[in-house]
Amino acid sequence: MLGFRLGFLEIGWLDLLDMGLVALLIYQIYNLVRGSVASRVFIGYLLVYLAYLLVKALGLNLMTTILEYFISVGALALIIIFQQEIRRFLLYIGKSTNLTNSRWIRRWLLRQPLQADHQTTLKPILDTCKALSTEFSGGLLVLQKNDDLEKFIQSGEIINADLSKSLLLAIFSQYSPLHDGAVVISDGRIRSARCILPVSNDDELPPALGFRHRAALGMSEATDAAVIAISEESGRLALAINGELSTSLSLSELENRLDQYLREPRIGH
Ligand SMILES: Nc1ncnc2c1ncn2[C@@H]1O[C@H](COP(=O)(O)OP(=O)(O)OP(=O)(O)O)[C@@H](O)[C@H]1O
Repeated sequence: MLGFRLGFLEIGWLDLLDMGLVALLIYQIYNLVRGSVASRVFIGYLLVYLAYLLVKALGLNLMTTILEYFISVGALALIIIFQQEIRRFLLYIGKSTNLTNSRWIRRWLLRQPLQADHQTTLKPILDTCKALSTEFSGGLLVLQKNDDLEKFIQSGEIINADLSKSLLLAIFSQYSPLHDGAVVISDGRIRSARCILPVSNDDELPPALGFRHRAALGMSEATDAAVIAISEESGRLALAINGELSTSLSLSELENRLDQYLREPRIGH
């Protein structure tokens, strides 16, 4: 199936499709590793591979054999070096294809109720953030969107109570035995407190941000939940969504972002 001829090369439409897909794959891998130390390893590996193709085309047999060995051993080394990125990639795929995340399937096949109106849910949350921020009390709140958070809920103390500002403030009070860790909120209810969240390994996070913020970011990398962190040190509000942490937000910025994010349907919903 001939598309067109480029010098001595015959390029078919399938070749074009193939090249397009490879370019897309490389671009996605680059996006995944961008900014991390792994990105330099990735570029290095790509350059070695290009050198291999070149020496092979030139017919330099000894060099080709050496680079061939290097590349095959390197593939194993890459799996070890890129374990974090591979994990993130697989989590991302799993996250986007998890059938139980579909609102339609949850509602009609699994007979689960749809989430409570998020506007009603947001009010006590934002009031709590305002109070914690003014009092310089630390806080970490996980707001479920679609992903199943049962594993994280079970890591803490189950509460399962109606959402209210006074209950949230009582949990995050420094005298409360439940103030450490995160509170998980879903479907208008406080599901559990003192929850342990996964911690992000992002090297680009400012050193001033400690484990509360790393946990917020880590949770947003692993799930589609929105995570609010209130700094005990500065009273500042931060929001982590889909692996992005926005810091020093005003209350209205926090409200707008949460409102927009929780309202927007996921692709395929
Ligand atoms: N993996 C985690 N899961 C849940 N909560 C965590 C986790 N790691 C830390 N925290 C919470 O963060 C608190 C420690 O915050 P730390 O001072 O290290 O963070 P920070 O980002 O500097 O925030 P702050 O500005 O409030 O000091 C812990 O007391 C705990 O409540």
